[in-house]
Amino acid sequence: MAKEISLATVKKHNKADDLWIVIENKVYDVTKFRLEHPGGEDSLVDVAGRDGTKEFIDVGHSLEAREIMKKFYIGDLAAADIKKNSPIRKP
Ligand code: HEM
Repeated sequence: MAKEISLATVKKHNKADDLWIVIENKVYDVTKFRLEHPGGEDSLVDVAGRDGTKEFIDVGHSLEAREIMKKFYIGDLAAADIKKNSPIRKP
C-alpha cells in the first residue's frame, strides 16, 4: 500500500528547495523537477506545500506531463485530509 502523508506534513515542504505538492490526492516531491518544469519554477512554488489540483487542471496539462509526474510521486494524501481538502474529484 502506498504511504499516507498528512496535509500537515505536506505543508512543511513549502519552499523552492523543499517542494511538495498535492495533485488529485497524491503527493509529489517536485524539488528536483522545478527547474525543468516547462511552466517555470514559480508556478510550482506558488502551490508548494498545498493542494495544487485546481491549478494543475486549469493549465490543461498533457498526458506527457502526467507521465512525468509519476516519477515524483511519493505517497497518497492521508484519508483524514481527503474530504475537506479535495477541491476536485478524480475524473
Ligand atoms: C508534478 C507536477 C507537474 C508536472 C510533471 C508538470 C509538467 C508540465 C509539462 C510537461 C508542461 C508542458 C506542457 C504540457 O506537456 O502539458 C507544463 C506546463 C505548465 N505547467 Fe506544469 N507540471 C506540474 C505541475 C504544475 C502545477 C502544480 C502548475 C500550477 C500551479 C503548473 C503550471 C504549468 C504552466 C503554467 C505551464 C505552461 C503552460 C504553457 O506555457 O502553455 N504545473 N507542466
